[in-house]
Amino acid sequence: MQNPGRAAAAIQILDQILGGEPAEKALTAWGRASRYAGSKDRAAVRDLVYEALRARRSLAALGGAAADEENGRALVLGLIRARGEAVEAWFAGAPHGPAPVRADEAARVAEGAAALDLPDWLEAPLRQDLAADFDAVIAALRQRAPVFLRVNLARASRELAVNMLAAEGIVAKPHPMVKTALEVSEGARKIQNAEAYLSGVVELQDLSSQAVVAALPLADGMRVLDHCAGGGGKTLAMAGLADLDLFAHDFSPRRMEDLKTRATRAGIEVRLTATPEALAPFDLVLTDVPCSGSGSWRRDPAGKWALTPARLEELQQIQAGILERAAKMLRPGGWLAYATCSFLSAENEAQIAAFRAAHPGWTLEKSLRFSPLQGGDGFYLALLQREA
Ligand SMILES: C[S@@+](CC[C@H](N)C(=O)[O-])C[C@H]1O[C@@H](n2cnc3c(N)ncnc32)[C@H](O)[C@@H]1O
Repeated sequence: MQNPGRAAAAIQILDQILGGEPAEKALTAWGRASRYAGSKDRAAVRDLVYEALRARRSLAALGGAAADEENGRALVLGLIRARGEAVEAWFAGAPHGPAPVRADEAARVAEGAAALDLPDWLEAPLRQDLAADFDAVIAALRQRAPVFLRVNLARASRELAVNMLAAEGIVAKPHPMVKTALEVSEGARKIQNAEAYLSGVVELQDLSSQAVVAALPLADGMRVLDHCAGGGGKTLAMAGLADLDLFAHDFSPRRMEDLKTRATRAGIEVRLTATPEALAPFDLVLTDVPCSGSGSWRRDPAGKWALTPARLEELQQIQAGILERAAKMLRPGGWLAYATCSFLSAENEAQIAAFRAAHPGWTLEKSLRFSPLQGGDGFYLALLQREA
């Protein structure tokens, strides 16, 4: 495919996403229907779509669209202009490409929250919660997230993992923030077929996710529940740090489908449970709760545009319910860890303050924020200890 064909594909996919289709579903449907597209074309089209979604409001303006008229064509035109590439090379009027640019598609300038690529209602809370970091974090959310790996130290040292990856053309170097983390600078698309990945030496995991797990008071022999385990990223990371009696639960068991395979690959034993109360008490319960996902909007930019005040309120209620339930499963002196990938204090510090107000017998040991300015996603961790 030439650039005009890639632009046309991205325009079609973006129009579907703007019409309410989930981004991954729209990309997969296009991929299935486009057998002629090679792997480089697919990667290029995906990049166009995700780059456009991260800066949707400002790019639509740059592509000439009025604020209430965002469309795929304006987004891709704005993106090509923002990249400083020759617009005529993409909008050439080629048989499989978009029509040449018209006079009424002159660039406009976005203002206010649109210039920041935020929904209007989120600018004020994010300004308050990110404080001095606001501008830098908002700018970071427009960039692609770096790729991080977690080294399974039970299988190999970081140095050995780096060498195994290098032998397959993947360049990675240790990240100073967490002793398990590698940052990948070349060859990221080869990871899932690499020997180091297939043999359980490395897993794909964000830097801040690794930092959250590294901050937990894990020790050999502890009885630990991952209460919102999902695909098990943090379950496996915990198992990599200590020899635990490990249990995983998720409200939606389907979400844990991959966990058994991943655990086998990593050589880890974990028991999945639909009824964690029956296995209580635990020494530590991790609740990596469902949240706005604002800290990971670089990876899931569609989430930024889908969040509404009503959904945020609903999430806060779910989070409070999970805290309430998890707290009952800890032994006296046990640890309750609460994590979100959110920047919003309503989901973080305020949620923990409300819990503590209702439960005086708990001590707050840690309240930590991790920021994209450190490399990984935005994350929050609160570590509470139950009275002995
Ligand atoms: C942020 S994700 C977890 C990601 C996972 N810990 C990881 O590191 O890969 C939140 C998970 O919480 C689950 N969940 C939602 N409501 C829940 C509830 N009331 N109790 C337990 N899990 C819930 C969701 O199904 C989802 O898998």
